[in-house]
Amino acid sequence: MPKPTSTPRRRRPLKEADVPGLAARRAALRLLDAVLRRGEPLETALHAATQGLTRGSDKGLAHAIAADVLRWLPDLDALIDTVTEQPIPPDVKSRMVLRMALVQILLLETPPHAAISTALPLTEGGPRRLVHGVLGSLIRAEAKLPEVPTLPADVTERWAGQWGIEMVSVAARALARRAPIDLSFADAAEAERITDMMGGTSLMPGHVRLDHDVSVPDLPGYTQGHWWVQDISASLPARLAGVGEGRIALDLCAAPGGKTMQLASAGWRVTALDKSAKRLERLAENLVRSGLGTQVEVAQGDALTWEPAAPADLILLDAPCSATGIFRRHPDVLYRAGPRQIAEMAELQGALLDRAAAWLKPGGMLIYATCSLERAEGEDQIAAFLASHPGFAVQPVQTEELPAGIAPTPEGFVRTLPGTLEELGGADGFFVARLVLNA
Ligand SMILES: C[S@@+](CC[C@H](N)C(=O)[O-])C[C@H]1O[C@@H](n2cnc3c(N)ncnc32)[C@H](O)[C@@H]1O
Repeated sequence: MPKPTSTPRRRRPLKEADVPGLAARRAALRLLDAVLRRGEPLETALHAATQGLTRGSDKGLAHAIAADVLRWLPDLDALIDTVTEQPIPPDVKSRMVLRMALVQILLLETPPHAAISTALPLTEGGPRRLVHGVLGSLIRAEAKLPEVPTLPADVTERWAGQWGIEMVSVAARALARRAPIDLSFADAAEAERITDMMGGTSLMPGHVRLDHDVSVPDLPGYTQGHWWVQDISASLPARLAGVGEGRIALDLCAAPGGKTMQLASAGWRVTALDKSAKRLERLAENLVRSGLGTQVEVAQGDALTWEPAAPADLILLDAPCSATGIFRRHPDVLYRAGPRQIAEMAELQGALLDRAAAWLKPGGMLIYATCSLERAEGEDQIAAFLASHPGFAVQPVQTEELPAGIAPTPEGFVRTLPGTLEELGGADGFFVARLVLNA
């Protein structure tokens, strides 16, 4: 009798769900592609890249992998290059997969087998053996990252040229640390009352600084809208406006509304303008949460074409910019903001300043701010504005108006750099100028 032949069982192809954690890594790969290839901001790309991830922890992991790759990219590449005979081209998927796996092993405490098993499927027909070999060699050699990351060469050159090479070392140190969380309070007395309860420190009235790992929605006062998250540097432009006493302020680039809320809580009657309907939705939510909406009129429009109903006592122009000052929290700016983007932003800022200049009452105040570490978007911008608008003068910022550890520049501006308040956790890079229109 012939033996029954057993039909060979065909292996089911592995699905995404069969490899635990693969979907999160694939999302991280999409995020990095969005930032490095398409020039999108990491936060903007997050929603689309993590669609389909149901667990918050997977979204968090995808974001953490992508952000750490951006923080350490030159150092990750240097490690990879130590164990390959032929350099892997900079923009191929296998290099990105290697960077991601190394970040997990060296920084995020992912067990090497988990980092490798989720890396290999991502190569998709690419050089799996090469990826496996590079990771194996680096693990055996107990490869390590330096204590302080290396900034991209073009950023190093640009910042060293403007601020000196020491600034670049300090910026690199800042990139290695997690930035603290700063809160701005509508009511300074409330900040004083709950600083200790929150386990924070206060660097100015109405300010509380907390560790980077607190859960913001769980903090006291979140649902009541007593405060909002705002880096100490970002809180300075509106502070320099002083109390409003019912006077009229135009906040020309207002969303998501951190500075609008500061102005409203200081007694200004604010018109908050922004071009972006989506960002204005967040501003509206913030106004509801803080209960400050009654002092604010919200308008959607482009400040290059929009016109105010009446001249203002104060104009705050927190202008769109390269955002290089917020590289600690948003390391994608190190790769997205180059000379072209900076020049385009500087042109837009100049045009916005020109518009704003025509809307002030005589004696009115114009506060210009950018979260940029580029002089073209700060000092140079204001020098050009003053040269072409002789009716304006600098109203110098005084030391007493700033937190201890931040001093005005000799010109009377505020310029925060990566070394600002370093021993207290640092501060975002910002430029602020306060100008007055002669009466
Ligand atoms: C630096 S952000 C403002 C942050 C805001 N002031 C805060 O404190 O929350 C710059 C804003 O400018 C807006 N913007 C860019 N170009 C604009 C324009 N031409 N007119 C009005 N708003 C503009 C952007 O939509 C963005 O919300």
